[in-house]
Amino acid sequence: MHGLGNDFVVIDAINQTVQLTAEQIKALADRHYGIGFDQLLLVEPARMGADFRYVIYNADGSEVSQCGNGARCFALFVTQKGLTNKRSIRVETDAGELVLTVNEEQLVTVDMGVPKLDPANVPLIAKQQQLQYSVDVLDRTVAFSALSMGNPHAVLQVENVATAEVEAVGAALESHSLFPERANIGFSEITGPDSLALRVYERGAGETLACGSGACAAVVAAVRLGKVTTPTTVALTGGELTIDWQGEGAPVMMSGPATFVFDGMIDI
Ligand SMILES: N[C@H](CCC[C@H](N)C(=O)O)C(=O)O
Repeated sequence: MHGLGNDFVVIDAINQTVQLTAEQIKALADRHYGIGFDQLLLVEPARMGADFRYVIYNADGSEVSQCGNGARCFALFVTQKGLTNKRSIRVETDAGELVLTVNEEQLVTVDMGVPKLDPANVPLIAKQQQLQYSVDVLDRTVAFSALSMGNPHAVLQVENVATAEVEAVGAALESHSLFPERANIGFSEITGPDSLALRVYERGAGETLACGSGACAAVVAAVRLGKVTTPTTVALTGGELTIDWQGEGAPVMMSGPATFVFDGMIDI
């Protein structure tokens, strides 16, 4: 499945037992010797009263607590595979509960939860709460906003996403000591009063064609900087998302497509 080109393997772990090691996940993620994906998603039975548990692994085998594009695909998967007949689906993750609403034409809206502006897993922010921070990386000082959508994000404002040094700066910042659990690095270009363009170097996956939680983080950063109003259209390489946020304390709502590509079996 994919969400704007951010691609996933989604596995039903309700009707079968699925236990994968990080090495097995990395091998499956390989686009030449494996299946190939940005993230692997498991549909598991809920443990705390939601409809399902949503488990996410990056291509490098690391387990994480949020994936926005994956949440839309998760919703389409469980409805089309008959695992639920609900249109509004509650899923639990290690970072909290998401509500996935399947609209018409495979358009899904996700309540991504309230952005955390002082995430404990990013000590730099937990005590400072600035609109922007700066850090020396490669041969320059860069300014960035930082927050958590259930996963850590740093968002840089750039003049032109097409020429932004996503690979070099993204890789350097993703594993910078400022981010003990690493981070997703967004490069955001304001393109209008309610629109921005975005590329994301994702933690554990590298640059992807789209990043749902990254789009949410970029809009929160841009709203806090007074650069856009919401709802905001976010143009990613793989397509557009609509992000709505009513300000601090409010959840971020993300709407966009989800697409089946093929069904298969995995022998591991
Ligand atoms: N790479 C992210 C997980 C996937 C996020 C992205 N695919 C999305 O749509 O939100 C992380 O390590 O936090």
